[in-house]
This record gives sequence, C-alpha cells and structure tokens, in this order.
Amino acid sequence: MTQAPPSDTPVIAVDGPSGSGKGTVGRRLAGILGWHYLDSGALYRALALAARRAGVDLADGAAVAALAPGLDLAFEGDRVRLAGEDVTAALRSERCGEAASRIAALPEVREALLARQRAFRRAPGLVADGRDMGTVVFPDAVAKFFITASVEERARRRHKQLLEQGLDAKLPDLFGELAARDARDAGRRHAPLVAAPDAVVIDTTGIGVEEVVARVLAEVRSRLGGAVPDAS
Ligand SMILES: Nc1ncnc2c1ncn2[C@@H]1O[C@H](COP(=O)(O)OP(=O)(O)O)[C@@H](O)[C@H]1O
Ligand SMILES: Nc1ccn([C@H]2C[C@H](O)[C@@H](COP(=O)(O)OP(=O)(O)O)O2)c(=O)n1
Repeated sequence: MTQAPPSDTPVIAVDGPSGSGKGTVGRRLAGILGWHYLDSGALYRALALAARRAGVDLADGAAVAALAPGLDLAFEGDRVRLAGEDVTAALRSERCGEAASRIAALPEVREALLARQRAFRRAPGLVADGRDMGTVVFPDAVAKFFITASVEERARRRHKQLLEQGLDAKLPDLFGELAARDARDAGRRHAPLVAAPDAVVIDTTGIGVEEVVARVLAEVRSRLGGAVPDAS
C-alpha cells in the first residue's frame, strides 16, 4: 500500500460499520469546523456502479481498478454526479452498497482509489468518513473515531432512512444484508474494517445524534484546542 505524503493539513478520521451514523456525525463535524468532507464510501459505490454499467465482472480486480482513473465524479453538496448524471439515489441503494463492499475487498481497487481519497486533504482541514480512514488512508489523522452500534439498531436506522427517502426496504432483509456486509468488510485481508489502535470508540446504540456529536466535539476540542466552535 502506498505511503501517505507528509502534510500539515489536519484530518479527522471517522470510521465504522454501515448505519452507525459516521456519515451524519462526519458531515456535522465538517460543517461546524468549516472543513472539507470526504465520503469515501461514495467513491467505492460510484466505482461499483460504473463497473456494473460497463458490464465489468465485479470480481475482476484489475478490470474494476482500470475504471478508477476515468471515473468522472462530482460532489455537489449532498448530491453526487457520475459523468454529469445525478446518481445520488442509485448510490444509496443497498444493492450498490453490497457491490461496493465486494469490489472494496480487492487490493487493486483499494490502491486505485487511494490517491483520489488523499487529494481531498485541503486547507483548512478534512473530515474523512469510511472504513480505513484512520488505519490506511490518513494514518496521521489528528483525531480518529470509530463509530459503531449494534447490528439491530443499525438495520432499524437504515430502514427508517430508506423509507424516509421513499425507497422500498424490508427490515429483515436489511438486517441480513448489513450483517453480511459487516462480515465481508471486517474479514477482508486488505484494509479491513477495524478500529485504529489510537481511535476513540463510540458505541452509539441508544445514544442520539446530538449526544454523539457533542462527545466527538469534546474530544476534537481537547486535541485542537479552544478554537473549535459549538455544535449549534
Ligand atoms: N446516534 C444516532 N441515533 C439515531 N439515529 C442515528 C444516529 N446516527 C445516525 N442516525 C441515523 O441513522 C441513519 C444512518 O446514518 P448514517 O450517518 O447514514 O450512517 P453511516 O454513514 O454510518 O452508514 C440516518 O438516517 C441517520 O440520521
Ligand atoms: N473507506 C471505505 C469506504 C467504504 N468501503 C466499502 C465497504 C462498504 O460496505 C461499502 C460502502 O461504504 P459506505 O460507507 O458508503 O456504506 P454505509 O453508508 O456505511 O452503508 O464500501 C471501504 O471498503 N472502505
């Protein structure tokens, strides 16, 4: 795996399994700090979508990785465009999450997306959300969080979220899909889903978003000093 180039720009890594709330917390944190935000899962999801559309075998690491340099991806607020097309809804489907998890297990694919993720590191700072932000992509992050929750609670959250978005979802199916995705992401050989040894682990089961954000902010404040604004 390629080493990260040295940089003075601070990164906060927010890793964790699906539906733990890392995206919600990461976006809130980036907004409060006025920093850039990287949703690294969206890169894996977009590459999986592009591969499926190109008829590429998702198990063929070299062929999927070959699509990465030409991936024409644009983040516009909460929307994501692939070659100009708004693919936000397509990317959020569990089918795409599963495909992303499959290609993410291939070392060629992870390597092909590495420089692209690191390019998000721009002043004044970056909040990066994913599975290996603190372990592989930004090992020198100033603060690392591992946000988790029970698989039951994560499935319930994802179910509610998908219904709110007008998408069809069944709770037992989601539970099975999340558990299978957790097992694949945590069990792979390259950059598995695991808390960095120096990460602050927050189990959000039964804890609301506001309290999680408050805990994260308190920790960030202790690392970065008093210049961190309040959550409101
Ligand atoms: N601590 C929490 N308590 C209750 N719901 C939460 C919490 N954190 C996130 N959520 C909700 O759960 C859903 C999944 O959160 P999200 O941030 O997308 O997870 P992830 O990025 O880890 O997959 C969203 O609808 C979000 O509003
Ligand atoms: N840094 C990352 C980000 C995502 N992945 C893979 C593994 C995940 O199952 C898929 C989708 O990730 P994403 O963060 O979008 O998924 P959730 O929002 O947590 O459900 O991509 C990864 O291997 N490494």
